Amino acid sequence: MTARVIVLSTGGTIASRADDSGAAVPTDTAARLTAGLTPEGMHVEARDLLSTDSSALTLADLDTIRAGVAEALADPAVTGVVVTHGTDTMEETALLVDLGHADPRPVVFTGAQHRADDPQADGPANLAHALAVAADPAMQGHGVLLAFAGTVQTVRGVTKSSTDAPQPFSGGLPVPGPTPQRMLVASGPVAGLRVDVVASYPGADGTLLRAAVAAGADGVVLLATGNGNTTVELAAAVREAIESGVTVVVCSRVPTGAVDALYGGGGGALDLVDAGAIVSRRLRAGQARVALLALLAAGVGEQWIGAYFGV
Ligand SMILES: NC(=O)C[C@H](N)C(=O)O
Repeated sequence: MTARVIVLSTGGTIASRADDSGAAVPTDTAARLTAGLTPEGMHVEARDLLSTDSSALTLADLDTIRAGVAEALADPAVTGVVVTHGTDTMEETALLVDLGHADPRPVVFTGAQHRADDPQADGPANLAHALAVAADPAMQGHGVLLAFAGTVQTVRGVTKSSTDAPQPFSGGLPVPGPTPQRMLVASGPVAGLRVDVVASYPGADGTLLRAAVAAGADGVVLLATGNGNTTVELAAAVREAIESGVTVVVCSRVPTGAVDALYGGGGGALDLVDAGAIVSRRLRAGQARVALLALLAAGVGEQWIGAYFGV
């Protein structure tokens, strides 16, 4: 049977070429990206969703991508979906799609580290691989996948951890591998909600967190140091924010490792938990923000939010 794969193009380096000033700008359409890449026994349909560098995506754009995937999968004859996307925020969009993806068919994100007009262009090889993954029955049931530089990984926990390595992503589970435990969050659009990220560092006070609350934040992700710790001053602002009804999720700025609340002293993670903050055990700030947006959009209570971030 002919596999039927839909490619949704959103922009990013994979679709970029140098403009007159030498700056990389997304220009290539889905049809141009897929030209000449269709393997025998596969039907590829190219659709243009967006043409944006992923650093410039809005929450409405993320909703558009999620809706584009759902529309593609509404056709039962479709075998799988590939999303071409910039690498800067691929971990965010891919997680948002994954949170609502109950269908076993593969949705595969890919991109490139080098522009389409670069002699080292890696986009065509990454896209060819992603097409094969999307058509492969063995790739079903793992949620949204990220195919890059010849490897496939699950999406939860992924961060872009290198700006220039051929494989910029780490933190997911390798596929094939044990089927991951996934927590689905069925939510409506996330556009219209506001979740800000506020960083902690030596000498940080509560000014920026209070500004986020004044701007109408529904939630705040605190990018904390170490095991989720901050300064006494910022911890006081966290307590105020929570008392005013804002959900605060604490992440670590340390790239890897589980985050466990161990420290006190007024600004330690134990103090933040005492104030009502939720510690994100595994997800780093970018994905924690998207998960919090989806959880808030789904209207689930604090207990659910705590359960989501506790694993
Ligand atoms: N490699 C890339 O795709 C980076 C680009 N700035 C983007 O995220 O759209």
